[in-house]
This record gives sequence, structure tokens and C-alpha cells, in this order.
Amino acid sequence: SGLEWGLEWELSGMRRSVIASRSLERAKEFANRHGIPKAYGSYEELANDPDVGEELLGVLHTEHWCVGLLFLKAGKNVLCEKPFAMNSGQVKDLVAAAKKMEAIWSRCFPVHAELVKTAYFGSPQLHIPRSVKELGGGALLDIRVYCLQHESVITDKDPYPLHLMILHFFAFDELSDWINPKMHFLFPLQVLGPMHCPTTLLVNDKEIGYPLPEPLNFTNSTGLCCEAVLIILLKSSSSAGFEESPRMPLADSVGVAFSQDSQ
Ligand SMILES: NC(=O)C1=CN([C@@H]2O[C@H](COP(=O)(O)OP(=O)(O)OC[C@H]3O[C@@H](n4cnc5c(N)ncnc54)[C@H](OP(=O)(O)O)[C@@H]3O)[C@@H](O)[C@H]2O)C=CC1
Ligand SMILES: O=C1OC[C@@H](O)[C@H](O)[C@H]1O
Repeated sequence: SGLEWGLEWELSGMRRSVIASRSLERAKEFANRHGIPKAYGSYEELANDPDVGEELLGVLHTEHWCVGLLFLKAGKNVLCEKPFAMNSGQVKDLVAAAKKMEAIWSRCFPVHAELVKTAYFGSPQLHIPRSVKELGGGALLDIRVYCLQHESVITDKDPYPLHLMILHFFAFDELSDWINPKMHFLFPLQVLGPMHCPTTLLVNDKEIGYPLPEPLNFTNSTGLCCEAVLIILLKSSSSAGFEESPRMPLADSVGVAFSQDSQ
């Protein structure tokens, strides 16, 4: 589950001291399984615990907004699972309550830093009407129809439940050629999967690996330590407290949610 993934945060020295569930019985069962000393039967009790400074939010997507606000208003540091919330309006509420944040874990992987250094993403193409959102432009309407029609063949009816991301990725190369012929990497460069936690680049047909610490409970899950290191660095370099991360500014979080709004 999302929470079990989150336990990898122990790598960063974070102690897991409390678990909360809407059911005390479930909380106690989870606590026993993972050696957690205290269990609560409601999220409110966790929010009101003065001994807890950081809270890892691993609840169902629809609950990120309300439970996130509950913890933030109680003055806690919140590490929220993806997706940040259900839409950009909810994300803006959380951002306003939080003011500062760290990052999305995938962006903290060394592979991403390397990409930003070496990749060339072309120039904005907003002079082309079919790129303008108000004119029905953009990848979702213009190109994604091809991916969706593949999905609907496989799923028979509604393509959304399966989220066949592989097909989306498969289409990405062509998509970028089509929308913006300049959107090429400067030299043959490929990020190898898994897409949410990549550790290998293919540069001129040569693999360059960025290995993670062991043990791995889930695929590349110890990569969470990259995010933890970034937070620790931010904390120690900031005299005025914990500042917004330049690696993942708040505006990017709102932007990511905004681009999902039309889904
Ligand atoms: N970073 C990563 O790589 C991963 C992230 N995730 C993320 O973690 C989060 C949780 O995912 P996962 O653990 O698979 O989800 P689950 O479906 O297992 O739900 C997690 C918990 O949400 C709580 N919950 C709160 N309100 C509701 C509600 N109204 N209906 C149902 N459950 C509710 C439940 O806890 P209770 O009833 O005990 O209070 C439930 O156990 C998601 O945001 C997911 O995207 C998941 C896997 C990997
Ligand atoms: O975020 C995620 O990354 C890892 C997957 O296994 C998981 O299902 C997904 O929610």
C-alpha cells in the first residue's frame, strides 16, 4: 500500500511513531505488523497529537485534500502521496495552507538532474493555432485520441479504468515530433523505465546507471531517500526555516494538477 511504501522513509532517519486509521482495529493491526508503538482510530487524534511533527498522508486520492488540510491546520509538516489532490483547486488550497513544500520523489532522482542538464526541449509553439488550448489545441485533444482509441479496443468500452500508460509513453516520441519537430534531445538520450522511479539513462546506446541503496521493498522504493536528502539539504541551507524547493516549485505542483483537470 501507499503507507508501506512510505515506510522506506526510515532510511532518512525518520521514526515511525504513530499510525492512524478510521478504524482503531485496522490501525492496531498495521502497528503490530510494522512495529509502530502507537495507534489511533481517527485522523483527528493524529492531527491533535503534540508529539508528532511530520505526517505521511497515504489515504485514498479523494481524501488528500480534507485530511491534508486537517494536518496542515494543526501545524504539522505533511508528506502527501501522489496525486497531490483531485484537481488544481484543491491543490491551491493545500499550497496556501502549506506555504512551503519539498518535491515529488521522481524529480529528485539523479536521472532527472542529468536530464535537465543535457536535454533540449525546443521552443514554445504557441503561434500554431492547434497548440492553443482555447482553440481546442494541445496534446490531450489533438494527439491523445490515438492512445485512447487503442485503450478502448483493449478495454472494450471505457478506457479510463486501465490507465494504459505504456501506450501513452509509446506514443510520446511521435507526439513530440508532430507537435514540435524541435523537441528532440541534443544527442541520443533515453530514460529507461520504470517511469516513476528511473535509475538508468541510455546515452549513445550506452547505459549509465544511478544505483539506489538496498534493501528495496518495492521497485526502486529506496529512491525516496533522494527526496529526503533534498529536504535535509534545503532545511540546513535555509536560515529562515524550510523554504520552497527550486527543484519542484509550488507553481509546478499546481501546474501538474491543472493539466490533469480536463481528464
Ligand atoms: N509513492 C508511490 O509509489 C505509491 C503511492 N501510492 C499512493 O498512496 C496512496 C494510498 O494508496 P493505497 O495504499 O494503494 O490505497 P488504499 O486503497 O489501500 O487506501 C489507503 C487508505 O485510505 C484510507 N481511506 C480514507 N478515506 C477513505 C475512503 N473514503 N475510502 C476508502 N479508503 C479511505 C483507508 O484507511 P483507513 O480506512 O484505515 O483509514 C485506506 O486503507 C494513494 O495516494 C496512492 O496513489 C500508492 C502506492 C505507491
Ligand atoms: O505511485 C505508484 O508507483 C508505484 C506503483 O506500483 C503504484 O501502483 C503507484 O501508485
